[in-house]
Amino acid sequence: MRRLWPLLLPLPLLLPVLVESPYYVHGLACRIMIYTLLVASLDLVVGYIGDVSIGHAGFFAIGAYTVAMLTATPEVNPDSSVAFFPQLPFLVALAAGVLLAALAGFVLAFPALRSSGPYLAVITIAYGLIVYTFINEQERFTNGTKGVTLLPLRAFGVDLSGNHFVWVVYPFLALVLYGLHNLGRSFWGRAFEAIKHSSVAASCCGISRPYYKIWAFVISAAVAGLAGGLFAQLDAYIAPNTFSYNLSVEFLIALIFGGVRSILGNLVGVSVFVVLPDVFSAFADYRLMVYGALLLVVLFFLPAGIAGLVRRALAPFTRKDLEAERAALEDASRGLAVLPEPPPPGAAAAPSLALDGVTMRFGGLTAVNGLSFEVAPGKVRGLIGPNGSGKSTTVNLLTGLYVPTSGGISFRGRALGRLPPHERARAGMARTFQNLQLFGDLTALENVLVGLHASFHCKLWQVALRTPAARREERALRARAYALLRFVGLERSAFELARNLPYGQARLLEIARALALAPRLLLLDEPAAGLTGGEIEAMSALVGRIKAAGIAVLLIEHHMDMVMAVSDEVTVLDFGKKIAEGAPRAVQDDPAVQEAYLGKHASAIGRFEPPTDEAGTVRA
Ligand SMILES: Nc1ncnc2c1ncn2[C@@H]1O[C@H](COP(=O)(O)OP(=O)(O)OP(=O)(O)O)[C@@H](O)[C@H]1O
Repeated sequence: MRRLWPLLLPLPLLLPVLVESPYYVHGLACRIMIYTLLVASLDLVVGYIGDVSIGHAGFFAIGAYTVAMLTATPEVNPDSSVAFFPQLPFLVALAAGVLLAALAGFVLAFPALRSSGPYLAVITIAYGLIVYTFINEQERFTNGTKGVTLLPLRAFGVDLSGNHFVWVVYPFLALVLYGLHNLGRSFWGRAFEAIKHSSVAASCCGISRPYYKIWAFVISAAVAGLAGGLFAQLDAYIAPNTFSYNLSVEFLIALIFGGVRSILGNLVGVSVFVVLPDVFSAFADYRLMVYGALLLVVLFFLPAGIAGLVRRALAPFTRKDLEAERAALEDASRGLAVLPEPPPPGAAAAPSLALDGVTMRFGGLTAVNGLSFEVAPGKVRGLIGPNGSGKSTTVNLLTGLYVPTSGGISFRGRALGRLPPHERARAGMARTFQNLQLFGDLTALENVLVGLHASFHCKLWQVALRTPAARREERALRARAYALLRFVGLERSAFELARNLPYGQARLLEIARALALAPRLLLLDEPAAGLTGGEIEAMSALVGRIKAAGIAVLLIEHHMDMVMAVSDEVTVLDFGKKIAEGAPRAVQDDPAVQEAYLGKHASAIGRFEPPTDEAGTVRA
């Protein structure tokens, strides 16, 4: 199929030659192409980033009106505001439309950073209504309800309007879809997906949520503006009623119907929704009702839309490709070092992490109270304590998810202050989560690639055009991700979706993803929770190998056998306060620790052996 692409790709350009008339066919083809651009732009926000936009008709209108006002002449628009604008060549006006729409996308991205779900949906509706009202009412800028008539497009003496307009639209469509497709399958697409699934986990993998959200809105709005600019020239006339709220809804329906994150889905969704009104022209007034019913039926039987159905049908054919990729990754990853070289014996070991009197209050509750400790490179510090003693809060403080009420944290000699989580991750602080936070719709390999995000350096344009440098980088880092999977013993599951992995493997995958950051400090939040006895032993051995590479490890764990086996030192918390610290055995014998775990009369009972269940997990 891949070899057929170069032959199939130019075919639409032959349309004006093969089908001379009627214009209906050409108009329909161009409309499908333009709307596909618009739905693909919406897909970036809805399918990739996971936000809802019911205002994309606004970006579409900005592109359309910019082109219309900057190319139309007063001769064909007598007594209109067109006379106040400069008349520019089509491509210049189109570029202006794209830029203005991108600017609007940039502005709309800010509320999207602060809200989501129904709130954001309402904001986008309001935005669409504002643009619609503006073009309808502001005659001075848009000619109002009269609409704008454009001149037929000509270039180098060639007529590019009517049946030939496909020559203008199609190259834009092919180029933009190619770029979006590449973006979606690159580290950009994985960053979008990670943010959609868990913005906390994404930021702890070094991904800046604001950066990628803003870019998603800007790119999406720019593409919608491009579609609008082309649309203005399609029939050489535009009027406000085209850009109503209904249009935004129809595009959203077309996107969901076709299936998100798929160009084929975009194309199918649009084709059905462009062709349907003509088929059911007698029921024009019931259009939205028919769409809604169709959508319900499709989503009931095909939750991933038409694209999901096609993907399922093609799955047996892609299996061979996966085996070929696995073999290539095996070869490329052989001998790749995944952990840093251990420091030479006797090397000075300044602490990787130091907490100095850290306190965290939630209202009246002091979750962490004046906590101080250090973790040295190549050492494991166990952090234990009964439920609610402040262990996870400490990890959240370290990774920047919480800002301490008082006290200071320094990492590799640098005071962290208010450094955001993604920058801490990039500086070499990696973590796993008590409640697993894998990116379920990505494969195990892709999850590790998200961890490698900071190692990707190619620019946006290189990724979109899939330049040789971008391909080389992706290949090299895929091999590294595979090597990391092999390090934790998960290479056979490289192409499994993370959500399908058994619990034990999912915990290992989180560690592989964290190691992808090449961390100097690894924070393990209950890595043995839910594991079987054998799995816990394997996990302990893995922590030992990580420590041997000179990585500092902070281990929060309820499973005491593991803590005692792998820790060099243990810190014990109770009600947020440090109550004991030292070598594992000494801590185990400390009466204060026994009292915290077993109650006031523990010392009288004898040696501290916290109560455990059959798997050896401490019951608090
Ligand atoms: N975001 C928050 N807002 C308010 N209170 C919080 C918040 N996060 C934690 N707490 C409270 O802080 C205290 C410490 O919680 P934390 O989750 O850190 O304990 P833990 O030692 O990790 O417990 P566990 O072993 O059950 O995970 C608890 O009383 C908890 O309810």
